[in-house]
Amino acid sequence: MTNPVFVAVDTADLARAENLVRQLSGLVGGIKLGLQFWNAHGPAGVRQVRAALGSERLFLDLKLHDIPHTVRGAVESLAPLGVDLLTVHAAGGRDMMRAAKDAAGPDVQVVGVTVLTSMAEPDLEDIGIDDSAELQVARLADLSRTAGLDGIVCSPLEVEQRRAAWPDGVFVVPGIRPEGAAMDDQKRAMPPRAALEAGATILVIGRPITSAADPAAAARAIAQSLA
Ligand SMILES: O=c1ccn([C@@H]2O[C@H](COP(=O)(O)O)[C@@H](O)[C@H]2O)c(=O)[nH]1
Repeated sequence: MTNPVFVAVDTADLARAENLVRQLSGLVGGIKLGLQFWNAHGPAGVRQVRAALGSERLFLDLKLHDIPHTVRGAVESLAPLGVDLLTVHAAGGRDMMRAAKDAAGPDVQVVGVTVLTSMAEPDLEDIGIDDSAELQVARLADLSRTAGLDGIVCSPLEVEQRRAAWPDGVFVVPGIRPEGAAMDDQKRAMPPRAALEAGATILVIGRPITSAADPAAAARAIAQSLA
């Protein structure tokens, strides 16, 4: 089995990011860089992390969300970085997602963020959505699929049903918490094995690994729980 664990390296400290990447080399399937790292170090930082990678895949999680023309240009600007996976917000709509995938080409997987795993139903109500998270994820997953994306980002609670509706989709699943781990700001979460069994393609795990006293040991324990 390909290692499904992508570690979220959320830091503004470039040396720490490189150090984590080296410590975790061979223990995870991919490295995810997000907004904190990007805003601090941009393309040069991504290139530096890339140079520290072994066989791990690189996921740049910028959650693009703008008009189609702007998102197309943003994705074109990312092409020289050679990342394997990118995110856009599915709520940006069909035309925006089509533009993103068209600009990314076949070698870069583009996935649509549905409902953030930090949100539960009351948070959806706050932004005018009276449907359940499950229903809103289903709606945005269908939109992502018909717009030509490769898959979606959703919580482990929705992945089983979404996988049934999109068997060859890429399901990127954050909100992963080993038994007993702190939830932090995650509201729709599950342990790694349960999420994988439910149909996740990629398990995004940040703090349970990166904040551990020994990140490599934490990653090894998670890998063992999946074996
Ligand atoms: O719905 C979403 C989309 C993205 N994320 C990102 O995943 C990681 C999770 O980190 P943890 O430390 O394991 O909570 C983080 O980079 C988020 O930006 C998400 O959590 N939920």
